[in-house]
Amino acid sequence: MTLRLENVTKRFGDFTAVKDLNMTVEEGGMYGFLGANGAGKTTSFRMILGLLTPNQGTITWKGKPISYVTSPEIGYLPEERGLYPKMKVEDQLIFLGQLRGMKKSDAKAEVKKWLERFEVPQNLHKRVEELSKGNQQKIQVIAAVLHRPSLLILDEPFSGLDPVNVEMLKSAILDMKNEGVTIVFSSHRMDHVEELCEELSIMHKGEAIVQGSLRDVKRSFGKKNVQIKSDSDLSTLANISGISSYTKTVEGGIFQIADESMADQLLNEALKIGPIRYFAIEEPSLQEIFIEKVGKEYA
Ligand SMILES: Nc1ncnc2c1ncn2[C@@H]1O[C@H](COP(=O)(O)OP(=O)(O)OP(=O)(O)O)[C@@H](O)[C@H]1O
Repeated sequence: MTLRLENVTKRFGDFTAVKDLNMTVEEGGMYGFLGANGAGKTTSFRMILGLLTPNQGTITWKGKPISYVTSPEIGYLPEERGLYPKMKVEDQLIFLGQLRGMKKSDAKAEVKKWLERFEVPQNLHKRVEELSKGNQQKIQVIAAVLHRPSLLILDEPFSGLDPVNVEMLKSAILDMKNEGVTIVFSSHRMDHVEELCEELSIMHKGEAIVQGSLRDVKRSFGKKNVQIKSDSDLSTLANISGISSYTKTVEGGIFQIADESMADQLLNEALKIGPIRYFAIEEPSLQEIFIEKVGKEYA
């Protein structure tokens, strides 16, 4: 009972936009797709939704091919937002809910509930063009989730939202996941994927160059960070062999070490310089992994 992609390839003419992609999303799972512009995220989503046909490979949901057009089980937030600017928010959302198989009365009740949840109930009778960009984005998210899909595909759901609204949407996404919805979303922002996803792919030029559970991805990266808080100048520690980077922080420094066994040495050397207030071995961030695997210019 999963979403499964097997050896999926999509070419546009001579150009390969997605190459030999394999992934499995367990039912009720949350899967993150990371990648720079043009990495192949939207193309992958369109294939999952049946809006594009792969040149090779198979895509199944619960063992069968799927199609957004015929299956109301699917919810989709497209990257190119497509609301009718002149139509009133309530009319538009009810209309879109009905297109996804809802009864008018149910759609009306859900619209009210979601506008309250997103703290924009005053927008019910406004035309979409009268709303701010962030509020239009919320309406577009509501259009994707209104009919309670069991598979939800969100292409860049956080784009255009300020930090308060990002948190509001994250909490709504987590609630849907906890209700059993299977969610796949893309983002340029590693911190969003890091916070929300159990499984992820980092796409680069059409290929999944890193894949797996967040924990395994971090563990298999090998390198760890050591954070030291101290009032002394720690910069000379950066010269110890095996330390691949040093970042000075307000309270001390963060050292990237090639393997955990180096931490003892680092601690001893740090204590020789002066007293330390804090010492911790930490997992690398997804941002660091992304930069090393894909390149700084894409982050
Ligand atoms: N219909 C098409 N015809 C030709 N090339 C296409 C088509 N759709 C996408 N591409 C190309 O495929 C590549 C992957 O595009 P895609 O939109 O999947 O990337 P993305 O990871 O979603 O990027 P972004 O974050 O910028 O949306 C890009 O180089 C794009 O130009």
